[in-house]
Amino acid sequence: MTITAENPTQTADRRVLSYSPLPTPTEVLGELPLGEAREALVERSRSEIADVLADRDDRLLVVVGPCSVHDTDAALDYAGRLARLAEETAEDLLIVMRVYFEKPRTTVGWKGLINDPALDGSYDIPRGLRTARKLLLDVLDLGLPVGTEFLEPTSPQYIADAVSWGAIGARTTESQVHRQLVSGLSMPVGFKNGTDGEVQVAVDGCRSSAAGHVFFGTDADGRAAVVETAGNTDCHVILRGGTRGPNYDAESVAAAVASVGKVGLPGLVMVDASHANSGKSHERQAEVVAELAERIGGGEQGISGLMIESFIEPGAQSVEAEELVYGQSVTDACMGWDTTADGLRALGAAVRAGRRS
Ligand SMILES: O=C[C@H](O)[C@H](O)COP(=O)(O)O
Ligand SMILES: C=C(OP(=O)(O)O)C(=O)O
Repeated sequence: MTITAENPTQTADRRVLSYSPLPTPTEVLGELPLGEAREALVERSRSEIADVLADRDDRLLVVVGPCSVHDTDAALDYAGRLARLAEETAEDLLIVMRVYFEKPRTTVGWKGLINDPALDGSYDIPRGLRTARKLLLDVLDLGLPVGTEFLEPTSPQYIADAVSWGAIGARTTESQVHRQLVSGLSMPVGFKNGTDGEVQVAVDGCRSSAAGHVFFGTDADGRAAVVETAGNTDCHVILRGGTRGPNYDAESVAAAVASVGKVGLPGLVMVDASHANSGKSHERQAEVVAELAERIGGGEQGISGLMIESFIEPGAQSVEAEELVYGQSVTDACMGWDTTADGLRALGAAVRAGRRS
């Protein structure tokens, strides 16, 4: 290998095959601007979410939608249905659509719409970023706030202005890079417990992100930059179960509430009805939602929100299927629309009953 200005060392990049430039965040935001009406919705919903998470608003936050977006038409179709239900249940539920573009994999697999929008290993990330951003704007136009997982440290620059709630997943909740990222994010963020079920790492994530940090990042023009953040005090814990089993039972919720209380966070947690709390079964997930509704209706305190993986058709299919079923997940199994609508109405009724108990 010859030393040149492009390749100044022979010992680095021995396993890198190529670099290709991305558009800058400024370019992409300029092509697809948020605009005033959507900005108002994002601002208002972020503050409502923060109020629910801090118990200043007695509604239940529900982050509900597909495990991952692979088809924007189907995602928008789903969003239309959810927007109507969000309006119907608005007195009791604060509904945020789960619009997940980045999938953390246990080993390997399709990493989401931003990474590979054509689902075929062509990895057109610039197209993925634009497609993702366009969908966020379209969902906001239906009046629905959006929640997403932040996985790549650089991608939030392209989409975060349109996001009202963020998540850090079980596989990255202990990562300093992600905690630093959250410390600069403008919306409330939930930290999942670890894949082994350990809740303290999520509590530590909230504490770390509440502090200001100085770290490596990129600015809006895509330049490598030193980033200094103020800290994000709107963070909370999400119980998603783990290899030791589910953790949505009343005892686990009470233990998590005690852990967050010890570090001065509001004594509330979000429960993920999917993942290790349902063994990734969409049928089981519906039962978990029903159990939680019953407990909330009975007056159980401590649960500020629920996460539900839901799409139009129940179940899941392989991303490699020759012909994909419209509206069905290509990652984790999701509850179908009819079951979701019933579950959301039951949760709304439970919140009303819980207020009376
Ligand atoms: O929510 C999605 C999945 O549970 C997560 O991305 C891990 O998926 P995998 O175990 O299929 O890789
Ligand atoms: C990957 C996810 O969850 P977890 O991090 O809990 O596995 C998810 O919610 O898409």
